[in-house]
Amino acid sequence: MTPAPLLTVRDLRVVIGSRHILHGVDLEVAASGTTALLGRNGAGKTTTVRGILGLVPRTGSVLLAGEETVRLATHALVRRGIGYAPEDRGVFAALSVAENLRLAERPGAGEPAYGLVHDLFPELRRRARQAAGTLSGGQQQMVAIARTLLNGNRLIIADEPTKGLAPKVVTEVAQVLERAAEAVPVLLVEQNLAVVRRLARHCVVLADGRTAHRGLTADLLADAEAARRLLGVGSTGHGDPVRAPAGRSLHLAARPAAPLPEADT
Ligand SMILES: Nc1ncnc2c1ncn2[C@@H]1O[C@H](COP(=O)(O)OP(=O)(O)OP(=O)(O)O)[C@@H](O)[C@H]1O
Repeated sequence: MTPAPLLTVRDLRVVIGSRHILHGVDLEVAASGTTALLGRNGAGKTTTVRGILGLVPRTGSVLLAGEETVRLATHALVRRGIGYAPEDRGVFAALSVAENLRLAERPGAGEPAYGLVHDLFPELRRRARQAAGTLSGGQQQMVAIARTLLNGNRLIIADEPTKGLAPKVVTEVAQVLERAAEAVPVLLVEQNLAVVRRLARHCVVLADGRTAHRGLTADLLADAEAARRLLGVGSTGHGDPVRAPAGRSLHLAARPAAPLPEADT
């Protein structure tokens, strides 16, 4: 029997000012592993994440492990165990790596999971005293993900963690995310389909502020017509960087220097 989803979103709507941005998003985040949230630029992925987190006014239903959270404030959601690695990483440049991690400690959430974090990110232990602003983009991303793992969160939401990173670093971050998802389910907003293919068993595709597709990632990427229509890619072959003519679509940017490890399944 398939386990119940960890997160179930129904008819999520967001209006900012007079602008209707989400018109009814439905999605589930699986109780284990990674679920990808996909869609062309401007489809509403970040707004969906911000809606789930209560960072924008929203209506609809957001069930976390069966509990309705749509009327909760962000701080209450965080206390219920949602960790967020935002698109801009949210790292404090002037503070050390250790201080950045310490800021994420949550009183009352039990002992911070430094063992898990240092096991996943030995580099962060070595660089504990280094100012976070002097880290590479990939290392800063590791700090952002590490912070979500410290507090025994039930769900991690990572918004475009590989954006702007060099191919080799994309591979490193993908491996880190893969290990993180062994500990905690991940909702991953990601443009890099090689990463999505590798990490996410399930995916949800948004278009124009609505859910346009839900299903197995492998099925979507195997269907060239659906991938073109929903994601704007001309091919979903491994490492094939075909962009739609408009240049506003998802891309298969990971032609990693070292190939992403093959999936087990
Ligand atoms: N605060 C805001 N005020 C007005 N419009 C907004 C606001 N935030 C987002 N939008 C608009 O809503 C739409 C969806 O934006 P969103 O950032 O959620 O898309 P996205 O799928 O994450 O895109 P990208 O892949 O480019 O990050 C876009 O047209 C964007 O310009």
